[in-house]
Amino acid sequence: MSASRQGPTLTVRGVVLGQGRPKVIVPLTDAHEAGLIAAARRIAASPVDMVEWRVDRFDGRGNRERVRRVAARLRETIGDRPLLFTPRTQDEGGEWAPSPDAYRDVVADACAGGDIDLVDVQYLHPAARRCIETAHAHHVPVIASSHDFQATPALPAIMDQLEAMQSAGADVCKIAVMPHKPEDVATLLAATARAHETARVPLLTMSMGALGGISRLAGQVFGSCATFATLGDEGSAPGQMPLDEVLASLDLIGRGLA
Ligand SMILES: O=C1C[C@@](O)(C(=O)O)C[C@@H](O)[C@@H]1O
Repeated sequence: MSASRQGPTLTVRGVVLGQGRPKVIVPLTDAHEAGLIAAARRIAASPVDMVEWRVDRFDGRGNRERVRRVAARLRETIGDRPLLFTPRTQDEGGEWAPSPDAYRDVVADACAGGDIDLVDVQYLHPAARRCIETAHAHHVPVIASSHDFQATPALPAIMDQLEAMQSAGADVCKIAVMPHKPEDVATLLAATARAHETARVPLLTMSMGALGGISRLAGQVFGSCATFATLGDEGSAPGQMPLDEVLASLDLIGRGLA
């Protein structure tokens, strides 16, 4: 028996987001090309479902040629796994503070390059609308995202954000929030379950830090289509857990649900 409604799905390179167990995404966070390719090789030999390149951490992020070359090399290295391109800005937990035009350019270049399968666009960014339009013009689906590293908004505010992302043209809506008490984790999970009842696109939500760990494992119960895990490094956000343990937990929790 399914715990909740069968929600909307998005298929990327044969990976169906929103169906079955949450898909596991491993972020590539190295600053250097050689380190990125080495990590991509480890990923290629693992059961990871999807790969995220956190391009904000790349030392060549402002250089179009270098970004293009690394995207092409990553594409080749990870084989048929979907590649998510994420230029996270400083105000949402990243390591880059580009001008709105630079943000739009890096998204547009990546989408035009043909090596990425999904792009993360922070829906509150001043260039968000232009980025979403450009991505769609290149047939690249958009994960609209929002990150609160300080706190967990109230349940209606989280639901409003998810709705605003859908209205903005998101193909997946992603929210990451910081809990300070167990109730905050419950709030994120309840908002996810509530939004999932009527969502028009798959949702991807998480409560960060050690307290929020359970939210990274329970997507199939509450309606989150994917989760981020680590493979041999410290990951890209607080609370991410090792890939093999995440996969085992997802199987355990999902047993009998699918
Ligand atoms: O948006 C997210 C989610 C995340 O912040 C997390 O908490 O796992 C990790 C980021 O790399 C990713 O872009």
